[in-house]
Amino acid sequence: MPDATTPTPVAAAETPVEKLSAAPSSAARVEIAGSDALSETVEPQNSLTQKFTNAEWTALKELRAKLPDTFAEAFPDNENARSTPITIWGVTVDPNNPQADARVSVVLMKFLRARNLSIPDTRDKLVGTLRWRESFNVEGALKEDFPQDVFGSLAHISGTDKQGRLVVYNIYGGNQDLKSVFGDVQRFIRWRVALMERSVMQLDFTELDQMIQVHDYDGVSLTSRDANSKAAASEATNIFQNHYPEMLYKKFFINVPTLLNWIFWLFKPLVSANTLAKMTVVGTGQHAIKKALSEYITVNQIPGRYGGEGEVF
Ligand code: HEM
Repeated sequence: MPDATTPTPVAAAETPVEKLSAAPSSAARVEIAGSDALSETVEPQNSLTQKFTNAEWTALKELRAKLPDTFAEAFPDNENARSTPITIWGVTVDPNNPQADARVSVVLMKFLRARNLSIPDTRDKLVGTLRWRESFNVEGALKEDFPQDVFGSLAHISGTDKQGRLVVYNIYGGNQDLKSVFGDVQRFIRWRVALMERSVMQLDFTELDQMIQVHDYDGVSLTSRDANSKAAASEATNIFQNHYPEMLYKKFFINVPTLLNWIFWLFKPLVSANTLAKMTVVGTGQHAIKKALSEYITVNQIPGRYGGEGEVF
């Protein structure tokens, strides 16, 4: 049993992933969007692509060249798959012209980084995600009407962090009717994926390519966790691990009663070490929560309920 008094690694800035996503521009070569030419003298059009290292550029070029094959592998029943563009998170990936849009490089780099730049592993991951998006029917989830009385106050996309990343709050505590929220596990999963997609589509994959997430567990107890909510939490966590690589900059679990700290560790087998290092558990009390959030979010963006001057919800 893990030590419940030391819930999470807090020093996210020291993790390899943080270093990777903030690779110093001096180590990077610059690619001009729309061309394959490399140059170190011309200003890049995209501040994120500027951060790629040489090794990342090499892997990216290899992956791009294999996109037609990868799309064909993902959709073997579609004889035109090799040449059919696919839109993911609002970015259209043309397998035969991926360098036409610099945002495509940022999207592909997320998959590459999640697989340590291994081309075979990245291709497998991409194939898995493309197939999952089709079988889950992500587009359908986005069009679905979810009952407002059940889901209306469960999530808020509110404010930005100090670097302009969006912040998404999930209020799983706070007297939500959890029996209704999780009563139909698959409905919850579709709602949660739709929220994730809406959040990701607010990223521009130019200046912004990651988000902060906050789970508020105000007032939850052991009895709040029934079989349904446990199943929903595991399934959603798996989906995010497998199909939304490198989207998370930081995740807070706030208002966690001390007695429930150990629940954090239940997720360890489901979450990669890199993701785990981005997570911080904060106990109850407005002061502690405001202090933890304000390391990343200015007070005027922190919601009113956490002692900030941001949105009141
Ligand atoms: C009634 C109580 C709880 C409910 C209903 C609940 C619900 C959920 C849900 C639905 C998810 C899926 C991921 C997401 O929505 O972003 C999740 C993930 C998670 N929860 Fe909870 N949870 C509860 C209690 C706790 C507690 C007390 C902790 C302790 C810190 C905790 C830690 C986590 C962790 C570490 C994840 C994985 C997050 C990720 O992969 O992004 N949960 N929970």
